[in-house]
Amino acid sequence: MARYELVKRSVALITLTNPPVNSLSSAVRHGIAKTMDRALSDPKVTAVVICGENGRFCGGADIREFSGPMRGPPLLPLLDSIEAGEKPVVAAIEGVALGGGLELALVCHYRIAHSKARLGLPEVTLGLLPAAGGTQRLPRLIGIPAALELITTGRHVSSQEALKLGIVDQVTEQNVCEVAVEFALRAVAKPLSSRRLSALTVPCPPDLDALLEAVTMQIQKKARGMMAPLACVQAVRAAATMPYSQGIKRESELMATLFNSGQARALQYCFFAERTAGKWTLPSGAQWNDTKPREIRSAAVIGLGTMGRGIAVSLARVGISVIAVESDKKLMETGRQMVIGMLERDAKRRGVSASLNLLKFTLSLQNLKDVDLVIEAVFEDMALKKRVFQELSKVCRPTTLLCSNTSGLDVDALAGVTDRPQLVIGMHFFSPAHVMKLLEVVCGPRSSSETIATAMSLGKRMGKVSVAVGNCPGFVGNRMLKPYSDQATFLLEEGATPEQIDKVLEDFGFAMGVFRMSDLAGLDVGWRVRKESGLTGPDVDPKNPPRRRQGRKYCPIPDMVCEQGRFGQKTGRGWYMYDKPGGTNAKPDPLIQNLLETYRSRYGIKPRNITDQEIIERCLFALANEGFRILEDGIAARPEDIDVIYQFGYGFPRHRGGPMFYASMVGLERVLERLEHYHQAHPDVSHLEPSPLLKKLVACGSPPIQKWREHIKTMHSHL
Ligand SMILES: CC(C)(COP(=O)(O)OP(=O)(O)OC[C@H]1O[C@@H](n2cnc3c(N)ncnc32)[C@H](O)[C@@H]1OP(=O)(O)O)[C@@H](O)C(=O)NCCC(=O)NCCSC(=O)/C=C/CCCCCCCCCCCCC(=O)O
Repeated sequence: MARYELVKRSVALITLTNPPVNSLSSAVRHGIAKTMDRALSDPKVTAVVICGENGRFCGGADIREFSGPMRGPPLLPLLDSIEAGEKPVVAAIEGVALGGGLELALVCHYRIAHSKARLGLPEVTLGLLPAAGGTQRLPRLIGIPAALELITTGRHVSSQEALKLGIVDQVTEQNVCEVAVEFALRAVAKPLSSRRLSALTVPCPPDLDALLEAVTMQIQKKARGMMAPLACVQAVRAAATMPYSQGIKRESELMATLFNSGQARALQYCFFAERTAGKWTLPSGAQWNDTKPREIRSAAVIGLGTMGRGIAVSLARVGISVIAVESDKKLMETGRQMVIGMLERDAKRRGVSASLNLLKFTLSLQNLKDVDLVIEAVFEDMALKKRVFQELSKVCRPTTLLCSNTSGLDVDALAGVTDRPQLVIGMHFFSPAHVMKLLEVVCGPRSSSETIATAMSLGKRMGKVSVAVGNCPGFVGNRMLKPYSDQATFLLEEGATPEQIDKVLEDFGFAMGVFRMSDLAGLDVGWRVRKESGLTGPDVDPKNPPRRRQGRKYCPIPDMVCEQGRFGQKTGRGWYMYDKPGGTNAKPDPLIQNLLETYRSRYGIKPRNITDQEIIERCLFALANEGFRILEDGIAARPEDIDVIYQFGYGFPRHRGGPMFYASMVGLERVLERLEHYHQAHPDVSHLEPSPLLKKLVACGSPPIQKWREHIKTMHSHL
């Protein structure tokens, strides 16, 4: 796991060999220990170079090993011994030096990086801290403020930035190993004491306390409820205020607390879930690694509303030429200005030139004859979408893929009006589409494996986390949203307020509570859907009992809010009041309080005190319960897919893993017991009735989440 060669007669070249990222597994640590001993004890060897195989220095500790018993040589003493050695050691950094990989480089006496390399200490994103001396050595090398920023955010830096910061000694465009070997030969006669970072004193800013306080406050605001960034601050404080030997002890203590925390487990689960999500399979056996995607060079976007504009930007900025279509000249001109502005701002932020030459705007679908792929982003209306798809089917060449950015309509119904149902697929972007990382790729029963592969690969190319899902109303994300938001409105009836519910959800870690999120999205959207589905509005039979629809419990409060013209942030009023239309500062509105009181007294509901625990359990267990149904219906292939969708599309706190992981952490038995309890109290709310899969998993002894798939396999799959 570490190869040893003697080069230039006196340099030991140690190559880490653990593909794909040369992580520091126990075998690699063992290999480093053995080869370093050999290099240090061989009198022919005057210097050492450490590099990684396949163009990657090292991706850090092997994260998979964190869930089992620790074996092999511990990293920290191994690294300390490299630094203490009497022969110069040079790190030849190509590809990545991340986490333990950068900590390994920091104990080398010199660091040479390739110009395309990236470096960083991303442990915080895994709920940990750089506990192989990183929190103590980096501040000694680059100072407290810069180290604090890198360690608490986990940000990767380019080799150019690393050179400016002083992390690396040289950046090269040549073969980094060859440059490092030459460098090592020149370093042989030089003293090493000033190159041992642990022996240096930390350049401490005079306003240390104020700096640490400011960073702590920033973290509490941005990384609400997360332990690791705060522990990182404490570890860096130790570097600033203690000698190395004590600082390193503090680093280990803090790591021990984090290491066994639920947050670390959740964040490490998220790391792998994100990578698993791209690996789709179909009942036919076709899968991600045996189906070649088509190459997409040109695309069309139909509709230049908020979604269409974001999609056009996402395509153009990865080099795809885009024809954007609008139905009316004025709308097209507005769309053009917006898209160009967005692309220019995006390019400025990324320090590249805006690819405006890739954009064309048109009023006619006739101009789409030759594009490789079309993404329809018109109003969410099935009749309108069907007309567009019929037209596209006539206009586009027979091989063009036809995609719909629907957020919940039947993709197969759209496929059915075309001459190429196998080339039709849903691409559900999230708003704003050029910012949000999630893409639900909605596979209809007739979508071909090549179509799925192409949509998934296009999503990846646009920088999205793409998840393949089955075709049902609302797909995965929006289907699960209904029970979650229904519970929130039922809780309003029973005595809660929007601000109380939102606070509990935000304290749990959601970026926004359910009511603040609805205000942001616009309340009129859901109102229109409810009217179209006959749940509210003039079509409802007057003899229908007021709080029941279509045989189920129904809460009309959201309709009553809309009837007052309160459509959320955009109208300055919604569940909250805002300073002005479009304002973002949400304040509780006495008129909503009034509306709730009047409503309760009209229906004889005696408001009761609702605990935080009930809010969490009813909203989140109902959410996960629908997730279990989605798994048993085969609409999502794995719990990881659902969790990825909720993290990236709905602001579910990453340090809680996602709704399914959260349910597994609470304990499936407990979730089942609480759902049974609430369903007994609300027998007319079907979302609270525990799903068969949840019951089955509990009956099988609540296996860990990675094993659920074995119990789902036999069920019907749409994927
Ligand atoms: C940028 C990447 C490196 C590469 O990206 P890309 O090219 O896109 O490829 P990916 O698809 O992401 O990855 C390819 C496959 O490789 C797998 N992978 C990647 N990195 C790792 C890794 N570090 N470990 C394991 N596996 C990894 C990935 O899953 C893919 O495989 P698959 O498709 O899923 O099968 C990118 O991959 C990346 O960013 N990687 C992560 C980098 C990172 O975060 N590194 C930091 C790791 S943590 C670390 O280094 C910690 C160091 C300190 C260690 C100190 C140890 C002390 C522990 C003791 C504590 C004891 C307390 C005990 C107390 C008690 O119990 O008493």
